[in-house]
Amino acid sequence: MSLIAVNGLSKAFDGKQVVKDLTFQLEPGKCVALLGPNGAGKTTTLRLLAGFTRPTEGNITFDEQSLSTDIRNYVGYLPQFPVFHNWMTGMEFLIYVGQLSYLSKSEATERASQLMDRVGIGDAKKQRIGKYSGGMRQRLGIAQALMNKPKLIMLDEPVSALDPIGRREVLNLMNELKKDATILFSTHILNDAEEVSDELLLLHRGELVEQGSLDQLNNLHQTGKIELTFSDNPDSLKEDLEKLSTVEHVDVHNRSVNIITSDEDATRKELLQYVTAKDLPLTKYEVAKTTLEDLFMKVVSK
Ligand SMILES: Nc1ncnc2c1ncn2[C@@H]1O[C@H](COP(=O)(O)OP(=O)(O)OP(=O)(O)O)[C@@H](O)[C@H]1O
Repeated sequence: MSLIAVNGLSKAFDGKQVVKDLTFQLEPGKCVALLGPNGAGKTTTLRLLAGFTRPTEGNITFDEQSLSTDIRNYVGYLPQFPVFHNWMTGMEFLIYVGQLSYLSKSEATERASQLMDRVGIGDAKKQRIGKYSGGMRQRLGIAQALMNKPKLIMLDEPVSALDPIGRREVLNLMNELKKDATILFSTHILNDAEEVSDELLLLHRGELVEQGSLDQLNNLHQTGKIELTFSDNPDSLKEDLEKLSTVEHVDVHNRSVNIITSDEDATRKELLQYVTAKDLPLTKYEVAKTTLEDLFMKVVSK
């Protein structure tokens, strides 16, 4: 049985649809990445699931109950830009959040203390939040989302604003939290999605364009990929390569070129003819496997 079933979910602001007809399910115990470029509709989707905004169409059920019930016992939410009262200590803040979730003062105090230890900021219980680093604030935000022992934790871009150390800390924490609850987190960073998620929901312009495990998506979309390196990047290379009949997608980064092809053999022949005809300084030709980044770029550039 799924923990959440989303059916035909749409949201429009002033007549403009920003989330379009999403249908998906989240199974208990999974960590799912909601992946998409800026403006794809990730935050809006999470806000719909958290009950902060109402859908224009469609419905969401948690444990087979509709969203119209009080869902505070089901979800924990970390917004993309969490706001803290800097003058409060971490403990004070969590106790305050716990009481908002109907915990008694003593229950909230006990839970707050456990959670600060759990997310690795136990030493800062009595420190004012204004003194916390970015990584510590994000850990506190995650602790806040866990106060009501939710079945589902939703984290909106939990690591995007962090430096590499903070990012590593929070990704490690997410890997640990997978044992306790279902996690849905949004990101536009492919490595993060690959590193911690069991499944991916790929969102583009408000639509769910792909969904499945990393292996499923890789197998489903595995196509030929050719990597070329030139000693000098010729003019109009991208435009010329895109004209070759079997080439599906071309990315040029300085002197390296990635080509996605529907027919590796045919593309090789076309490419070598093109390189010879133009007398281009090709220094490397390699056949590679497509990655999640290739799939993402292909979908997003369509
Ligand atoms: N309250 C609102 N009123 C009007 N338009 C909105 C509102 N909230 C979001 N939008 C629009 O909906 C679209 C999707 O925004 P959303 O924040 O959900 O995307 P996102 O994928 O989270 O983007 P980002 O990665 O940049 O945070 C954007 O075009 C945004 O301007």
